[in-house]
Amino acid sequence: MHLTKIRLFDFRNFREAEVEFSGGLNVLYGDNGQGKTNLLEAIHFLCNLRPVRTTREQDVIAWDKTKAYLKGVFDTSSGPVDRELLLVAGDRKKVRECGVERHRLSELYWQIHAVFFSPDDLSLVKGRPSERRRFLDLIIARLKPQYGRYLSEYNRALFHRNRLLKDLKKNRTLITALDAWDEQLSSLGTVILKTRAAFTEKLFPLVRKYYLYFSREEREIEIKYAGSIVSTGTSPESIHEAFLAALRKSLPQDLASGYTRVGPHRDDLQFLLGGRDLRYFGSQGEQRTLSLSLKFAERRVFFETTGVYPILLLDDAMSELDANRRRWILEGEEPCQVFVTTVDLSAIPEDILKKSRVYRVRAGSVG
Ligand SMILES: Nc1ncnc2c1ncn2[C@@H]1O[C@H](COP(=O)(O)OP(=O)(O)OP(=O)(O)O)[C@@H](O)[C@H]1O
Repeated sequence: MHLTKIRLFDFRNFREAEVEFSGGLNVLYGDNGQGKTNLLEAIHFLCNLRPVRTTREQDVIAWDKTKAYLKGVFDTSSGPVDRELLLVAGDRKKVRECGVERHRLSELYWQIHAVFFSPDDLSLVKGRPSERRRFLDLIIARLKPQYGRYLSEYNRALFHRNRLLKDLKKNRTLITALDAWDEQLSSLGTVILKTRAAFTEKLFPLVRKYYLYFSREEREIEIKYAGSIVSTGTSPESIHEAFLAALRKSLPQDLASGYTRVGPHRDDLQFLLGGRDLRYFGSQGEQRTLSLSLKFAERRVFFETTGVYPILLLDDAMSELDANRRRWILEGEEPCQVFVTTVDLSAIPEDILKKSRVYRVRAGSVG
């Protein structure tokens, strides 16, 4: 699967542009602030149906406009697919595929996907646990849309339980309502924990493999799912029981803080190198290598599940990598379409540059 053509109207600093791409390596170069990342973001938005640098979709509409429009033509195993995206200020985004408006976006998830990597992904390692949970949840929900539905129901139950915890400070008789929310939270939470466990079983070995490759180290990285529910067994019943027990145990602290302190919404991923937590003790280089490995593992797991290689979007990543790693990534031992941005073409080996399509991005136009 690859993107053959894109059209943009009033998307970030692009007024109007149409660009054709190669199915291999595409290099976008230009000075700072010209629109290279915006173009990657447009590709990401078309593929994954969500923007990448913001959670507010409408941020991508050009500042002085009220609408933005994107159209991409993809070459897929079932033939060409064209996808359009319309964003109107104050309205829901509209997605059309092959001319038909689509309402159930989760049905579009499997065929077209992009993985975006930028230096900001360091926050996957150094940032808050919520960033790592979000990383996991977004991939799982994409591969298993029903997971996304369980997650929203879980968050709704969590919201109600937390509100009840606060209300209980004023009115103790409400305590009778707690059991029902505990039951809901632990049932939904069990599904989330089971699904995350099955997914991390596939993801973690891949992260370890890429880390070893990118770092060229002998030392393996150790990855743990740091969960707040400790169950003696892996059956749904034992997780459910452990969840209920953990909720009961943390009730005094939950009541004091007005917040549910156990459950998948509190869990984290832990990365250890030589037994030490990379988040606190890793060098900048080790942390960067890990964030890159997480993204490559995402790409691979997507391929292993769907049989389709996602498009790889590398923003400003060349400066992060030494010559060997640049070559490995750009030469594409794993066949897929790659977009890479750079301010400096000399960051890309000349023989690779010769085989790629090079685009100059200047003030929201592409040449
Ligand atoms: N909604 C928007 N409307 C108009 N312009 C925007 C919008 N959002 C961002 N911009 C502008 O787009 C310009 C290009 O940003 P972009 O991040 O794509 O640059 P870049 O070429 O990747 O630069 P760098 O090499 O510094 O990363 C910036 O000047 C930014 O202020």
